[in-house]
Amino acid sequence: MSDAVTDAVTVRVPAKVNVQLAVGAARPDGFHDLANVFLAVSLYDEVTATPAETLTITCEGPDADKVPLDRTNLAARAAELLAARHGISPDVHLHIAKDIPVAGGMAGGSADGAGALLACDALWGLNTPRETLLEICAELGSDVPFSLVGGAALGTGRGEKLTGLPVGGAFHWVFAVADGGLSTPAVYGEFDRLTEGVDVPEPTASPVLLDALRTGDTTALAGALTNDLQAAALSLRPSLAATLTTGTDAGALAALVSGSGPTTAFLVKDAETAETVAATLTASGTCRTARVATSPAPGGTVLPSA
Ligand SMILES: C[C@](O)(CO)[C@H](O)COP(=O)(O)OP(=O)(O)OC[C@H]1O[C@@H](n2ccc(N)nc2=O)[C@H](O)[C@@H]1O
Ligand SMILES: Nc1ncnc2c1ncn2[C@@H]1O[C@H](COP(=O)(O)OP(=O)(O)OP(=O)(O)O)[C@@H](O)[C@H]1O
Repeated sequence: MSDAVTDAVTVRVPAKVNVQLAVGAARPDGFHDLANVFLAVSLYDEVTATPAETLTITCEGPDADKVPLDRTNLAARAAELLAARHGISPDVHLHIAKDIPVAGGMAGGSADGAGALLACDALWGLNTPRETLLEICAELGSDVPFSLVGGAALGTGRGEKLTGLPVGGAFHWVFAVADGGLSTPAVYGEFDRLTEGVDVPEPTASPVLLDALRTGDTTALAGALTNDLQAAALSLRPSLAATLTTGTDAGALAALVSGSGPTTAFLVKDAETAETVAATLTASGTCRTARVATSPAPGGTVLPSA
């Protein structure tokens, strides 16, 4: 038995793709009701919490210069909210090893919020009930609860109310990372502009899509992928149309904008096709880089200490 005091906790957290994103009309609070079918994918950030005299954030990775290191960082906000619940001071150093594209529609900031929450909870020995952690996640942002739970889930309300979904097999993806990000509120704003005067139906999950997930049927899932924010993202970033066409011409079964974009997602039949499609996308110049991933992926996980 060891008496070692925990002096660092690292949590791994996944990115997400929305395999269905059905968006309702704007609510009085400015949010939109959703039927949001989340699927966690195997691109991960790692958040490491270590004791410190005050709350500090550092970040490494190719997009690190685009990540705020002040209290607006979702990881910092997570530490503050958790500490406030327990009446303690949020003195911690949070280091983010960032691999999820920033402002790409893959919930990278949300992943870091969920990761920091789990890492601080373990570092501070709080054993906060799961339900309370999920409440804090929802306070941090609509996508954050899903970053904590991972796998696949239907998000209703503004996306924060989750129901876990069964997934019957692995799916293979390619993600084309665009130059520059898109602001999530701007994309929802463009959705409102494009649907002005239109009777926007109540968002509902597609039974065909849920069945494709449950049975692990890639071809059926490819036929059922939809994103109601896609037209808005394309309106703000018309060049994404060429990226989508390049991926499908290269052999992807289906292509769509990931969440609010500008990352585009390509569902492919196997790992070999994923490599071919990724190479074609990268060579085409229609994106900054392409990443290969599989789903489902686990939610936030405390890694064994080294
Ligand atoms: C596009 C998605 O990534 C799909 O999963 C999410 O809906 C966005 O989730 P998120 O980034 O966690 O968003 P939040 O931080 O909760 O909200 C940012 C802004 O996005 C818009 N927003 C977000 C979620 C939602 N259901 N309706 C909205 O209209 C609002 O303008 C809000 O002020
Ligand atoms: N830990 C973080 N990592 C990245 N961005 C962060 C973080 N905390 C706050 N932000 C801010 O949030 C903005 C959106 O970043 P993020 O990577 O979460 O976007 P996203 O993947 O499009 O999110 P979503 O898919 O949830 O809409 C960034 O431009 C940045 O200013």
